[in-house]
Amino acid sequence: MKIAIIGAGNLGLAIAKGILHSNGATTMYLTKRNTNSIQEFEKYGNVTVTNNNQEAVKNSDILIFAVQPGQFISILEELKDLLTEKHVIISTITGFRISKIEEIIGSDKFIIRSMPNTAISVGKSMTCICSNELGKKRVDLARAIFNRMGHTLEIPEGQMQAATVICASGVAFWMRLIRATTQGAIQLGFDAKEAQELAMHTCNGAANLLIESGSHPEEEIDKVTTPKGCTIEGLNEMEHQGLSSSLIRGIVTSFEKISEIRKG
Ligand SMILES: NC(=O)C1=CN([C@@H]2O[C@H](COP(=O)(O)OP(=O)(O)OC[C@H]3O[C@@H](n4cnc5c(N)ncnc54)[C@H](OP(=O)(O)O)[C@@H]3O)[C@@H](O)[C@H]2O)C=CC1
Ligand SMILES: O=C(O)[C@@H]1CCC=N1
Repeated sequence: MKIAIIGAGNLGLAIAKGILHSNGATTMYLTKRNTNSIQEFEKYGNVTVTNNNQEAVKNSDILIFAVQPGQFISILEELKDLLTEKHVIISTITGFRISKIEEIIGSDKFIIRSMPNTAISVGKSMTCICSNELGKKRVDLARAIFNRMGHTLEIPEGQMQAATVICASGVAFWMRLIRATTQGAIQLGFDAKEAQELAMHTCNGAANLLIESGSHPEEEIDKVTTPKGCTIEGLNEMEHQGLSSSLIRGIVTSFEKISEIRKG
C-alpha cells in the first residue's frame, strides 16, 4: 500500500502514527509546507517527508487529505491533473462535501470522505466513511485501511456532520469526563498520577464491556447499583445536576455550530 498524507498536521500525523503502528503501508509520503517539525519521521525507512505534494501524489496510490478546509481547494487544483484511476482520494476535511470535490477533480475518481479521530494514532479511532458513486468500489479498501487503526462505520454523507461531533469532537468530550473523574479521585485522596490511571482504565473497561458484551449501558449499570448503595446515590446526584442533559445539550450545540460553519 503506497499512502500519501497531504497535510501532516494534528490529524495527518495521528493517521501517520496509526499507519506506522499497524505496519499499514509499504511506502508513506508526509507533506506540509514547512517540514522541519516532521523531519524525524524519515527515521522510519519507508517514510518520505516533503513539501512537494505533486511528488507525493505521483508516487502513491492512496491519498489522504488532512489540511484545513480553507486550504483544500487550491491543493486539489494543484493536483487534479495528476490524479488517475490508480488513486483513491480520501478526504478527512470537516464539512467539505463530496460534490464540491467532484466539481474540482471530476466524478470519474474514487472519492472517499472519512471522519476519523485522533485516537487513530494508537489504533483506536472510530472512523465514519462515505463515498461518491464510483468510490463505492473502493469503500471496502478504505474500511480495511481504517479498520487496521480502529473501527469503521459506513454512513450516508448527510450524517457526516453529526459523526464529526460524536466521533472527532467526541474525543475532547470524553477527555473532559476523564479529567473530571480524575479531579474527583484526587479529592478522595489519590495522587494525580494514580487518579488519572484509575479514571482512564475504568473508562476503557466500561467501553470494552459494551463492545464485547453488546449489552445496553443500563444493563451494566444495573449490575453495579446495589440497592441503597453508593453507586445509585452518586449516579442520581449526577443526574440531578444535569449530567446526561448537559452532555446531550453540548452535543447538539456542537452540531449547530458545525452546521453554521458549513453554511459560512
Ligand atoms: N483534529 C481532529 O481531531 C480532526 C480534524 N479533522 C479535519 O482534518 C483537517 C486537518 O485538521 P488538523 O490536523 O487539526 O489541522 P492542522 O492545521 O494541524 O493540519 C493541517 C496541515 O496541513 C498542512 N498544510 C497546509 N497547507 C498545505 C499545503 N499546501 N500542502 C501540504 N500541506 C499543507 C499544514 O502544515 P504547513 O502549514 O506547514 O503547510 C498543517 O500541518 C481539518 O480539515 C479538520 O477539519 C477531522 C477529524 C478530526
Ligand atoms: O473542532 C473542530 O471544528 C474540528 C472538527 C472535528 C475536530 N476538530
